Amino acid sequence: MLPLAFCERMRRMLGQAEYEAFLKSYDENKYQGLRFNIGKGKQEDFLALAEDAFSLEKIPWAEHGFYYGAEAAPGKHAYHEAGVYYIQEPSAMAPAAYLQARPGERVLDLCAAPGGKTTQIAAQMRGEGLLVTNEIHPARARILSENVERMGVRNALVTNAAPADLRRHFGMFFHRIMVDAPCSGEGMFRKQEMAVDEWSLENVRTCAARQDEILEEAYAMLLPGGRMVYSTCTFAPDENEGSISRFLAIHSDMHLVEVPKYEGMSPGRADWYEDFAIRESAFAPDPEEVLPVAEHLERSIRLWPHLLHGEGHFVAVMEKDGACPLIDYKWEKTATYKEQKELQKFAKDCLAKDWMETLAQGQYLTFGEQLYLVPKDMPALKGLKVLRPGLHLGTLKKNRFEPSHAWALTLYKEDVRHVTDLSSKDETVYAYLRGETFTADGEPGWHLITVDGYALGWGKLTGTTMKNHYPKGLRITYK
Ligand SMILES: C[S@@+](CC[C@H](N)C(=O)[O-])C[C@H]1O[C@@H](n2cnc3c(N)ncnc32)[C@H](O)[C@@H]1O
Repeated sequence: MLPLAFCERMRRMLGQAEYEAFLKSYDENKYQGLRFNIGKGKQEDFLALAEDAFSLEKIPWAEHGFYYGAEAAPGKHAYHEAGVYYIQEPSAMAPAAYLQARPGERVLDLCAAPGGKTTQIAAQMRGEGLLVTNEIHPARARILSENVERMGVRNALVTNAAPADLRRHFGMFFHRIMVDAPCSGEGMFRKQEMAVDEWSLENVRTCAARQDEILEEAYAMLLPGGRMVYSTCTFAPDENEGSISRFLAIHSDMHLVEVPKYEGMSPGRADWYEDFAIRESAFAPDPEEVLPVAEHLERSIRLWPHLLHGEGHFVAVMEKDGACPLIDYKWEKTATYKEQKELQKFAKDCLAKDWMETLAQGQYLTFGEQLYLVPKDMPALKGLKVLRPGLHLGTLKKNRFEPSHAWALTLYKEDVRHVTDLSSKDETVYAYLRGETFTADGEPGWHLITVDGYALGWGKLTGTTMKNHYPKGLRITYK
């Protein structure tokens, strides 16, 4: 049951005829999406492999996004565990598509769990530069960290902090910032009943106030010339055109950027904020007071379930005037490859040439026994709650090194000396994912276990027994 006050506002926003089309969308099919992870290989190879398993159709606004058929279950396929794709609501792929992060940049995803946009941004960055991905709630931050690992992201610093703490730590530091704000979730009513139960006008107001605070912190961390994308999954004008208007009213050096809209996308509407703002809110206590309404709100984007194949979303792309300055910043003190004797031994036995070079040029951090390869220009970490400071390479044991699952998921089969490739059509792959040992041939030692060529994890061959090193916490129970 949709909340009455929500329905009434939507009817007035859309007008009776369009409101009926909007309501009808609640009885229609919900579109499901997955995004191919270009970090794992070529899209055309994946499409050829996936042909039988899922019927895929391109999502117009996401370069590697596809709708999949209702009968498909991509979450229960070995490719999912190999991070070959990320299951993501189609409209939710739009914001990061507009962020357009580039390799080598410093990018922040401020409200990042479970990691849909982070993993999309990571793919744009192709492992180069620094992606700081942050989530305020500890349990959600852990899920974010797991998804970063599953998708084989090498250059992410995963943090668990409040936006104000990050701002105090980094200051003005990032070329691009994604603010996928916590919101009243009206756009998810079709998919999540919980969002309906939690909805109230009061909550819309609370969300809007929180968004103002988060945007302020993001602003302080954005470099001149930098781009910020703000998004929500709600229809409430207070949280969309409203948040942008209140923000731009106090930041004259920020502006909305004109970006191409895809078929079915609609412009943001200044009049909706003027007409439907919750007037008694803290922002406009006096009903007669004029609200700050930003210029060019039509440059922002609304995605509607009755106008395109996806749920409700709002996206605004903004940039800061000026050019990015060179800044004097505190960097983390890291170690060199020369100091990593155990890792060198492992590399010699198990890796092909390219990775040897990457390692030789790398910078390293250790946390107890855990060894990390850190992104170039790693910022100082002291005072930050960090879940993952770059790529976890493995554990340093006495005189030996044990490679991590995270590392396995960044590797191609050409990167290692020993590979055991399993077919997705063969039951053995699911035995491996359940944590079972299996019989295999080959040279003794560490093997990268792959499914149709995509890395899944490690195994260690002794004789003809492949010892299973798939992490206990990730073992599947669905097959
Ligand atoms: C819309 S969700 C993010 C979804 C994510 N970007 C993705 O694509 O998978 C918003 C996130 O903001 C977090 N959040 C809640 N309150 C917050 C606050 N005050 N500051 C920053 N983030 C907050 C929530 O825990 C939630 O994970």
